[in-house]
Amino acid sequence: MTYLSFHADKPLDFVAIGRLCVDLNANEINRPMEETVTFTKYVGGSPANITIGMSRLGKRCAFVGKVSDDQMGRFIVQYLERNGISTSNVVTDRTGAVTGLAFTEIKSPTDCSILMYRDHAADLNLQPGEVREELIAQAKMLLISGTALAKSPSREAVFQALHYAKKYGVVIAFDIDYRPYTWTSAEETAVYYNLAAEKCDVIIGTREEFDIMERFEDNQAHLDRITADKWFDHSAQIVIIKHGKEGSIAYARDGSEHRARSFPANVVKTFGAGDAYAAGFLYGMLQGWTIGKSMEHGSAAACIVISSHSCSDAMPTAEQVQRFIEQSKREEVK
Ligand SMILES: Nc1ncnc2c1ncn2[C@@H]1O[C@H](COP(=O)(O)OP(=O)(O)OP(=O)(O)O)[C@@H](O)[C@H]1O
Ligand SMILES: O=C(O)C[C@@H](O)[C@H](O)C(=O)CO
Repeated sequence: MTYLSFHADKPLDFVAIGRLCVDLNANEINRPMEETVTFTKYVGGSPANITIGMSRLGKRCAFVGKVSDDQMGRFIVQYLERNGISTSNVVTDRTGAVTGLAFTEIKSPTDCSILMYRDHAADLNLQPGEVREELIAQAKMLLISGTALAKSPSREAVFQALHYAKKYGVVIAFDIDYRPYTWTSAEETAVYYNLAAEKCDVIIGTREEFDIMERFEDNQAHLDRITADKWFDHSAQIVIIKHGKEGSIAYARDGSEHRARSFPANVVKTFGAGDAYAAGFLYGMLQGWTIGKSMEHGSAAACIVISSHSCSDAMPTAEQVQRFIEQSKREEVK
């Protein structure tokens, strides 16, 4: 069964729009930030991580975004280019905006948090006029990510990209990527998330993230089917609801349901699970795999990333994911 139809003749597999930032992950793990002295610097931001993941998996990728006019901005651009990602639509900010910094505190494998420095962040300054129509037109898939909807003008830039994607038959994926620190109110969040999600073919989020969109009060798995059906009334072909270690469930427009277990992980930090999952899953869709096989690939990629120190730099290749799945299956039968 084919759920998504990609234009085979397009030269780019994947383009993402949104946040480019820097993660500073604590080197001294299992202790609070107050006692952390050294950090390792990585490129960060959910759509950046997903694009890096997709490129590692072997897809031709480009990014649409904005970086600060300083060493941090140049670090991001150089890293993307070293990873084979086209930065022809990564614009340099000229207003003195800075790169968003995410300091990751790893108190224990299950107790991680992020301390954000995001005032006057360059990524939120992307203007709709800076989104290049010809770039979006060349892509098989566009990924949008929720944080870019939090403020103007980046919000309008995302809607501009959505408009171009619709115009050229580009499959649209939406990773809800809810980061509360960027938004001013729950109502505002729900309004813009809903407006964007209506236009998307694939919607991926955690139960909590869908609750924010739908303004549900509780976090109950029985709502998953109701959520999916709501989006099938719009453009969605596939809706995926992630439940952390409990795995994930995908609903498809034909009424089918697909479940994926998580793999047993040696967790260093939980951040990056969702990004690796999205890269792995969407890669499978681009390969023409079944939903189940794509979910398994995403879950394995997530397990590899949460067992590592970074979100972006730890993104695995397709061979690594395959080897990991085979090894896990061998261990399971032992
Ligand atoms: N503790 C864990 N052990 C093994 N796999 C996990 C664990 N947590 C998450 N995963 C895997 O990653 C996938 C996505 O994780 P999750 O549902 O936590 O998304 P998320 O909240 O978007 O992640 P993030 O922490 O990056 O924001 C899950 O479906 C699962 O396969
Ligand atoms: O911006 C954040 O909230 C953190 C990111 O920089 C981090 O790389 C991430 O998005 C992990 O999902």
